[in-house]
Amino acid sequence: MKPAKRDVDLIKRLGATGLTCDSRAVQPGMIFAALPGTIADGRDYIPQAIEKGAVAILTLPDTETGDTALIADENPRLRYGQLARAFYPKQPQTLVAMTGTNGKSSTVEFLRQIWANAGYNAACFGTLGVMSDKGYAPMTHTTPDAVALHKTLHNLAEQGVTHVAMEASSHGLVQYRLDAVDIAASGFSNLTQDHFDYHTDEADYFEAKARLFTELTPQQAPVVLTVDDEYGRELVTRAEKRGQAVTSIGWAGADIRIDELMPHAASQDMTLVIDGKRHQVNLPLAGEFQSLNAVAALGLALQTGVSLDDGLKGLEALTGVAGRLERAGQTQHGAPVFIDFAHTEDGLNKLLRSVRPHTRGKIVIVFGCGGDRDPDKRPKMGAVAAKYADHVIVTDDNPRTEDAEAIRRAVMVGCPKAENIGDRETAIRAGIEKLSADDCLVIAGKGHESGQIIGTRVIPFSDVEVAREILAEVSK
Ligand SMILES: CC(=O)N[C@H]1[C@@H](OP(=O)(O)OP(=O)(O)OC[C@H]2O[C@@H](n3ccc(=O)[nH]c3=O)[C@H](O)[C@@H]2O)O[C@H](CO)[C@@H](O)[C@@H]1O[C@H](C)C(=O)N[C@@H](C)C(=O)N[C@H](CCC(=O)O)C(=O)O
Ligand SMILES: Nc1ncnc2c1ncn2[C@@H]1O[C@H](COP(=O)(O)OP(=O)(O)OP(=O)(O)O)[C@@H](O)[C@H]1O
Ligand SMILES: N[C@H](CCC[C@H](N)C(=O)O)C(=O)O
Ligand SMILES: [Mg+2]
Repeated sequence: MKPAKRDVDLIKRLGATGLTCDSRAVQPGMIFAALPGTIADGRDYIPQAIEKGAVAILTLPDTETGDTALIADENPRLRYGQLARAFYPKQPQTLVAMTGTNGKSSTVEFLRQIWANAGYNAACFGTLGVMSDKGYAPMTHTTPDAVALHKTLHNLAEQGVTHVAMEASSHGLVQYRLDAVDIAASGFSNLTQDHFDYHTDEADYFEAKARLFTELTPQQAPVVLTVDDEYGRELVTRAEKRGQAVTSIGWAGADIRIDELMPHAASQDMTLVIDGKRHQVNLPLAGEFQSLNAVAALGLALQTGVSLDDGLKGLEALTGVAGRLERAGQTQHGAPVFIDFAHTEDGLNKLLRSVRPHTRGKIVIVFGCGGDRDPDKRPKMGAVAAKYADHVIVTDDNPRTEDAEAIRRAVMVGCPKAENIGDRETAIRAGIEKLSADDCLVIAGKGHESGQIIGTRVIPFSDVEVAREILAEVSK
């Protein structure tokens, strides 16, 4: 698909130099998209954008824009994405989009590694930023705003990248951030509770994710679906109805099935049944959830030009993703400290159950819940921590504009016996001090993050660095 001719012509006619939906970023010659939002209404900023030199305003019909050209559209967010594509028309030829509640960042990074191993010039982007063989660049969103998204794809294509895997968040899908990309294949991991601050309920959240498959992925493009939950199975039904090629994967997968996992200290032997044939793979990563993500990446790789042989070799060469069951170090008695990004009930459940087979002693967990995010998941995360860990320390994780103490109390409804230590560094220290030789500490919720968001300020904070400093200190 090329950018729509009407949009290319429109940009030419206006002599427009750029596009933004933030009046504060308008520069002379740009088109300002005035979008009604969740907190503000972009239409209130039209005068400000015109004053700064906007040449046209994209917004709903019948909006007053004075002498400035009006690009009227019943769905201005969708048109914003289409115009962004017209400004940044290039796109790597093979683009894969991955959705699901948990596992997106891990899967796109694993897929990038498998492609690179098979000799493709590959990249991926999402929560962790953009990763290509040229290195790393940060990004603000899991699925960036349409302009940032198309600019990223355009630049990657210019760099010679042919294969890109990206994360599709439910916010991104609802807000049409990725409607103007050409998808070659798409994938689904799972759907469990998250973001109920934004979506009305689980059905609404699912429909947001389902858009990727039923509206954005072309009918002739394959889909790779994990069928271990009812949502994955529902997507299979919908895809088959559209006549799409489905690769069904997971413990219950029909095309790639995980038959058995044998955990070792820092790796696992996977027995996979692929199209009816058994294969043994030594995955150099620990944790059941990592094997599910590795299999999703394999399924997508096989649908985008990688041979089975190269795909399996790629799995055996995978390196872990920052902040996903990352080993920060160990105490002088050998008790490991892991950093993980689990920030949902299911994520914590999978994380703690992944660590259990590797731990002879007790599991200590330090975690919290983010402010200005789904409050309903707090006691549920508390309960799952109390169920699967032996000692729970509840601490702060990006309280944002909420009262941090109140968030911790809400978590502790699910784990009343937990220790309550607001300051994250103090909590991590307390966790490390609890460890005996056969124990393990899991610090969850922040993963790769480099800051603690308090109010609207970001205070530098890295779980990995703090844990390493304390480990070095206590082993002196
Ligand atoms: C809830 C949400 O997704 N909000 C995103 C959305 O904002 P919005 O349209 O609702 O913005 P708003 O603040 O109500 O303002 C409306 C419009 O007025 C404009 N405005 C506002 C003020 C001003 O002075 N001038 C101006 O023009 C804004 O730019 C916006 O276009 O569109 C904005 C522009 O693209 C995003 O920056 C913003 O992300 C906010 C900051 C955010 O925190 N989003 C998170 C929740 C998010 O998107 N997360 C997902 C992943 C989550 C996950 O899977 O775990 C992600 O993909 O990152
Ligand atoms: N397949 C999975 N099933 C359940 N939990 C998982 C799975 N994969 C990862 N997790 C848990 O979720 C955490 C986040 O993983 P990852 O960053 O890959 O997910 P994500 O979908 O990108 O998250 P986000 O929505 O924040 O972008 C991991 O640290 C782990 O605890
Ligand atoms: N993408 C997720 C990440 C949550 C990470 C956790 N540290 C938090 O701040 O809640 C979100 O924005 O909801
Ligand atoms: Mg992510």
